[in-house]
Amino acid sequence: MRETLAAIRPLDTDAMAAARALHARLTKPAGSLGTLEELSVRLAGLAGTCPPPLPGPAAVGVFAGDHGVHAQGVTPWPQEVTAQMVTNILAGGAVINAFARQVGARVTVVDVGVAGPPAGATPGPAGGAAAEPAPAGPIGAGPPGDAPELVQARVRAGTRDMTVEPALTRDEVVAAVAVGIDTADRLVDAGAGLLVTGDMGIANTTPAAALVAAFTGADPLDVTGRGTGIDDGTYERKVAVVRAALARHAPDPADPVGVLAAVGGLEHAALAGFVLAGAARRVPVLVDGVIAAAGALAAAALAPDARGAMVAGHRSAEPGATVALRHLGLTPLLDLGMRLGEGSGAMLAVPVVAAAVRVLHEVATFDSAGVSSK
Ligand SMILES: Cc1cc2ncn([C@H]3O[C@H](COP(=O)(O)O)[C@@H](O)[C@H]3O)c2cc1C
Ligand SMILES: O=C(O)c1cccnc1
Repeated sequence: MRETLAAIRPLDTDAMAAARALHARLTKPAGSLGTLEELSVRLAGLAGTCPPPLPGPAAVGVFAGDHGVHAQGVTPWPQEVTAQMVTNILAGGAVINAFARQVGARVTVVDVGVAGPPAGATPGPAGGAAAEPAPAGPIGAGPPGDAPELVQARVRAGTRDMTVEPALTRDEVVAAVAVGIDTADRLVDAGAGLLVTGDMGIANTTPAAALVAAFTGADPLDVTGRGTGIDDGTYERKVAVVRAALARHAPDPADPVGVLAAVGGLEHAALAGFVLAGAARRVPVLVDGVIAAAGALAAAALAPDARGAMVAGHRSAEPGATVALRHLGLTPLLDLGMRLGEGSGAMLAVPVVAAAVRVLHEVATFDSAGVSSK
């Protein structure tokens, strides 16, 4: 983690200025590509060159973990759905698989903290290809569209209940962050040019809300959402649980590892590492919904310059996502009313990111095309 943090540098302002100047010469009215223009400028700054390279294939890291706070009744779903969905993703049957196939992205599932028997060991409910997890080890360099891979990197079989005690020890947080770093590094080494943040963990919108509140100072009521869909009674209980955990631990936002230990989850910590490694490797990272945004807040607290690598894929319907993205200064690319997680909203933004870069490569200038400028 120390090495990764030390490698994170600010965006290259010369490359950004060059991208702005190039945009002004392209055959389109200035500003007509809206958010895509600033996005392409930031990607030039991240790459340190204009135009930045067209992003290579995308790869999603789906970090899976369970949560002790599940015992507080914050979600209607049984905890074993986490492991069952890991199996489903490995079999290619989850929404993230469909979306990854749509954009030609690789899917890697990382068991960083699932409860129960090793993830992927049980037969899956999904139709289609049988779940044949790749053995742990280097992530393969095959073409995108290969079968999803499983990385066994369980730090602990679920967190402790944050309303009773800290969810994690500091060592467990650091180990989970390292899992995220390692995953991103291996995906980039295997050719990924765009990283996508994914999660699977029943009850994980509760620690996500607590993390967003802790890092932004927002009131729990303003950052707690209905997750998978909960009734009014469960929602009230969920807000009270977030409030109680924050009151018990009084996490200090200046101590991001301490915040993650008090009220975080193993997948949130791993996602922070995933984002940090993307920033260190200067590869853009598409941030998904509230779980990924909570991890991104932790990453930004550890290394403010990591924000340069973050691209908000979409605006999740979870209110905490909007609060987190505002705090990070990120504008979501899509707003489709989605509230799933898995990396699904971010995955849909992959072609948008690629298109933003393609403009800088392929659109003619007023001079070259003989188009009169005003
Ligand atoms: C079948 C199923 C598939 C999912 N895929 C993502 N999530 C999402 O919902 C969960 C968080 O919501 P909550 O905090 O309300 O439990 C996480 O697993 C998240 O990835 C799913 C949830 C379910 C039930
Ligand atoms: O914002 C998300 O990623 C999200 C929302 C609801 C449930 N699971 C994830």
